[in-house]
Amino acid sequence: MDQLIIIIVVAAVVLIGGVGAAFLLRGRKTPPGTYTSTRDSDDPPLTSAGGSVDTLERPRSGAGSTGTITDEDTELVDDLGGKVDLEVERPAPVLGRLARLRERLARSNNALGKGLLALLSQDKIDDDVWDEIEETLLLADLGTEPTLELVENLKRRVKVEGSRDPERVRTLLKEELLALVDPTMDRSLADDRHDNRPSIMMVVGVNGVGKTTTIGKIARVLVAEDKDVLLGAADTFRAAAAEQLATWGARVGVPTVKSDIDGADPASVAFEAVKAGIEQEVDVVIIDTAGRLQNKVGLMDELGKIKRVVEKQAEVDEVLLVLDATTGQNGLNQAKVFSEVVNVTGIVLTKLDGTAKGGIVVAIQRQLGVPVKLIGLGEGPDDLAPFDAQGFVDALVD
Ligand SMILES: Nc1nc2c(ncn2[C@@H]2O[C@H](COP(=O)(O)OP(=O)(O)OP(=O)(O)O)[C@@H](O)[C@H]2O)c(=O)[nH]1
Repeated sequence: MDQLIIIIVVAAVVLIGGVGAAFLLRGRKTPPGTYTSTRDSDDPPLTSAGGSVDTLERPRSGAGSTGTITDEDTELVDDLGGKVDLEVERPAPVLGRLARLRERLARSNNALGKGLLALLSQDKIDDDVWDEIEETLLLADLGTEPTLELVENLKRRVKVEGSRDPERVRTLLKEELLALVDPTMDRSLADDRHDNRPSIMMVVGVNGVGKTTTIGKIARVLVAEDKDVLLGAADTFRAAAAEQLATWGARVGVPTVKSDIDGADPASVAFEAVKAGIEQEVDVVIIDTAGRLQNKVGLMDELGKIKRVVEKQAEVDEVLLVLDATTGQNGLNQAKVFSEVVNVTGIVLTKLDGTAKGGIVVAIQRQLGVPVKLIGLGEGPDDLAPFDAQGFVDALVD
């Protein structure tokens, strides 16, 4: 009899152990095959989040790993489970940001303005000098058409005025640059709550341009303006992205809706985030999306789907395309294709602190008719500034 009991107990332990192991493995499953195969070989590897990030995951509840999720499978993370000691920070005020960050913009882009001024202040501006001016502008990624326009206008005005006074030349140059950057564009963010629902923002772009970082920075800007914000981690491709986003949020007391299934359907996560935002009556929901190359048709379709699914509940008020300023003219291609798929309403130009190619602002706005609304000027949490045409030109030329 004793032997029988021992056999039954051993069998039960083996059975429970086996089911448990299978369950754990299932919970760690990477995305469905078709999803990964459409990615690029240089995409970041799909790793399960390590370190403190794991503290965000709640135990799996036995939901399927098909990639389609329900609200059961998403979680609202509004702190880091107490396992990471984070104090809620008070973000820097937005007012005067560009002034604070102007130094950085000037450091990398000032050469453009200084170069142009030096050329324009010469005693004799002959064709060679104009050619050099043209070249300088093209090197700053201003684009051919705006460059020719600026040079033509300057040529005319310098000739008419006949003045070589450096102050006057500086004024002329600033006026012409400002006209190109277009101070009349509406650069305000759609961050006001509607009567019965939050404002919805989606953030899109290719890999590694700074989407997640930018959302973290925007959340801080909104918190500094006393707005209630909720983040949606619809970048379900890069395993650490959701945790990265939740950490940004937690630092300023902003909750994040994320899935605990690796490679979950991003549209479902976005849907759940918007649903939670409506229920919790927040002011703004910001949805992060996975980086995707604009020439990957399947991934661009996926992006369109995310937007359509979200719009079953609420219209998307703002689609921000994040572009890395250091990639120059390639950003133009990206902007064109993303715009066709999700109707981009604003550009965030990141990494302007690391490039002298500020002219890309003009090129992008010209080609898309979409304003640059924000610029990233560093990796720090408050290194994001609203774009201001006058401030931008001043930083280039003064
Ligand atoms: N210098 C500088 N670095 C930046 C800026 N914005 C973002 N970064 C850095 O760019 C890198 C990529 O940022 P992420 O936010 O992870 O980029 P992502 O677009 O979300 O990446 P994927 O999800 O892989 O597509 C990080 O090291 C950021 O700190 C900026 O304005 N200036």
